[in-house]
Amino acid sequence: MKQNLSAPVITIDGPSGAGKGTITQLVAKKLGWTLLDSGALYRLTALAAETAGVALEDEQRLSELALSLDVEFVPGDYGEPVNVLLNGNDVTRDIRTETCGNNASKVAPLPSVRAALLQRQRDFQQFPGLVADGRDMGTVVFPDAAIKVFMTASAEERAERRYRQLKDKGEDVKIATLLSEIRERDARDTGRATAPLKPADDAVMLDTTGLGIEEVLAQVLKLVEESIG
Ligand SMILES: Nc1ncnc2c1ncn2[C@@H]1O[C@H](COP(=O)(O)OP(=O)(O)O)[C@@H](O)[C@H]1O
Ligand SMILES: Nc1ccn([C@@H]2O[C@H](COP(=O)(O)OP(=O)(O)O)[C@@H](O)[C@H]2O)c(=O)n1
Repeated sequence: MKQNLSAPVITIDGPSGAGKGTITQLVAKKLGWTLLDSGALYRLTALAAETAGVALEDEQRLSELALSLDVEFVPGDYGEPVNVLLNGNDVTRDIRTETCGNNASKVAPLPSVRAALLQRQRDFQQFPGLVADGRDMGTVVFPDAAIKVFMTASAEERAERRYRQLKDKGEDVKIATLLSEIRERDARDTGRATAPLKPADDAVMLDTTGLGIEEVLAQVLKLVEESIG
């Protein structure tokens, strides 16, 4: 019998606002597994570029930045999200703005930026297991993952979720603007040539429109139970 010597991986891919980050954190906590927020690496690359005055089209310098990112993910206290340090500075809030997310989706199509971040992401695969969220976790980064979820929701519901999330953080945002940004980001993420946003052939589709966080969590944990036990 073939023995699998690598730690199991659950991938959660999907568009912005589908609930990937929320569910990934809850599943990782429930299982006691490591978490990879791959989008944070693209956001950090965009932020590092802004700080260094590097243009978002300068593939050569962006890939050098991506390769040499000095990043630390510091797990928060019980139930708190991970804090992110870039060059020793706490950038947890800075990388979560809509501007940073949009800039991240502009550096993400560049093949050498993606190549520069690949091994860094694969290094997160550790025992007892990994829950990884992003756009290409199941298709490119962890093609052998034990469970692959492709999480979606209507663009209107995702914009509404994002609106509430940003309002809670005190950001002044308009729902119509968020909806058009989400649509633009969806188009950039699905339309790019390298590692586009799409479900892996063996992914389970999970449409979360109209579902609450607890309902989505229960569905993912059911998949885990059925597949890993
Ligand atoms: N199923 C859900 N129902 C309602 N709100 C949700 C659901 N899943 C996530 N949210 C909320 O939507 C916002 C965006 O979720 P997030 O996990 O950041 O999405 P993603 O990582 O896919 O961009 C968060 O404020 C989160 O609490
Ligand atoms: N694995 C990944 C993760 C993110 N990204 C890019 O990075 C951007 C920000 O990702 P994110 O997951 O933090 O964004 P949200 O879904 O939280 O809005 C996305 O719009 C993608 O363009 C990617 O290309 N591949």
